[in-house]
Amino acid sequence: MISPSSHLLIISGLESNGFAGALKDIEIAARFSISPRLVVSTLTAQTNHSMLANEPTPAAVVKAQLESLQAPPSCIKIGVLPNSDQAVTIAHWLKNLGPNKPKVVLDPIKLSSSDRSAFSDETLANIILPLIPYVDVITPNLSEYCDLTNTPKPLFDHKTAFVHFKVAFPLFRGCLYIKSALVDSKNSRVTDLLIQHNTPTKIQYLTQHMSELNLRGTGCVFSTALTCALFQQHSIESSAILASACLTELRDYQLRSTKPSFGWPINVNYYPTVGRRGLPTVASAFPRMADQAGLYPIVDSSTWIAKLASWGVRTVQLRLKNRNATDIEAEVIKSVAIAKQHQLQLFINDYWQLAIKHNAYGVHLGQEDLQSADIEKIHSAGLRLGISTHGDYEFLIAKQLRPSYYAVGAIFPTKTKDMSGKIQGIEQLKRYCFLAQETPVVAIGGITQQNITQVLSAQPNFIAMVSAITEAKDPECVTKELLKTLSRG
Ligand SMILES: Cc1ncc(COP(=O)(O)OP(=O)(O)O)c(N)n1
Ligand SMILES: Cc1ncsc1CCOP(=O)(O)O
Repeated sequence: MISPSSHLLIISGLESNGFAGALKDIEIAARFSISPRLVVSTLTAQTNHSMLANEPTPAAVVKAQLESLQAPPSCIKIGVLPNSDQAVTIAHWLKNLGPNKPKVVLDPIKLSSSDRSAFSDETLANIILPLIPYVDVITPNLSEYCDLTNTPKPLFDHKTAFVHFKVAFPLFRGCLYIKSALVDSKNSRVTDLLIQHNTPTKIQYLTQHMSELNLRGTGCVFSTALTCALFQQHSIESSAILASACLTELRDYQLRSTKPSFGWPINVNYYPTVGRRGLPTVASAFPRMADQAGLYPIVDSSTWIAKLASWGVRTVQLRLKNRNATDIEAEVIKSVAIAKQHQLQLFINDYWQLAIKHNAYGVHLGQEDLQSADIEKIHSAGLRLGISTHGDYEFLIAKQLRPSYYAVGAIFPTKTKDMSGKIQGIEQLKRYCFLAQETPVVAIGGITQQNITQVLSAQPNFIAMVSAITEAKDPECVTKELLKTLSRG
């Protein structure tokens, strides 16, 4: 996914112990096997209780450091900036990169976590102003947000929060991520808000570490982890989720004085809860599937379903595209009849009303369908529900509906559907298989007889396939070989 020549740049202050600043940033990046480039903005000496020294790098030296880079980075995390001269220098350099502008994450830091002394005499707003047009994500905590926007605490409605920010910084075009925007001390819950530029979506993260809110370096960990996730080409929502999970895991490990393992967390308890406007709720989990593993062909006719049943397939999906309503209902009726006769687990893609009406085994829905479908109706009709996911944000949304399975894709590039920017790969699939716990995972997208062993190494429950079966020279032979491969586990 990442081009071998692309790299990640950290612009940050040095702090000798590595509790925060550049050393912490490098430690976090190393967790994801990323070796960042580094531009040092200030030399500091800090104990847990006081800042002993803070010597800003001259802007000319910052410029020289930037110009010494052998290639422009694809992502930058900017931490402490001790003055606006440096910001002007960095902004100028970014402008000169032209269309190759990297993704920029700006963590606006006002106070040192050692003794809460300021890194600069200038206002934070004044320092960051020159960089604002280049920023993709800005990650203030609530106090930094209030300082930047000149608004009192508490706010908080996300639209107002975004409007205030735009008033303070009219050239801002990125996403605003406000850490600890809402703190519910009674229930030990903290909510961060991710507010996107033109669609103000609200995402809520609930964490449980109220007593640990003042740990040092947490802002650095969050913004660096977020930058690493963007560098790996996760979406902004998924990157925020991954960074939040990474921070929660680290806090937990700090309490036990142990180091977390490499990569993104695999323990689902470290992941936040995500709130999306209009997301339905269900009173209980969707029914489990009787067969919890195997081959899962996806086809576009009842004729295919009859063939697959006769070859020994147990789970199948009817996925109809561009057909008229009469045709669709007729195909659903025929497919359900075949499925009943052969005791197939038949999922109907998209057409959930027809699936209920004709009593299919289950329904498969994409993320967009979740907004329009009547999830409660599918649930009370007793149908199974499978949900598509393409990344952490969609996975956590699906998790809240407690489906019968999660589909994870595309594992590899595929010609069947445009999945550009959504390729998950084997490592992500492996992680989702951990996060799914008892719920089955369906791997889909670009899976063939040639790469199935690789996919099975991640231990998904089902292997979904379209073209490897429907476009095979001998679909019967391929299907039977696949069934054999899967029965060997
Ligand atoms: C098992 C499985 N996984 C993913 C999909 C894709 O569903 P969706 O996101 O609804 O996209 P379309 O199939 O409608 O193109 C699927 N059908 N089955
Ligand atoms: C429908 C769908 N959803 C994610 S990838 C995909 C296409 C899978 O098709 P193929 O098995 O031919 O790659």
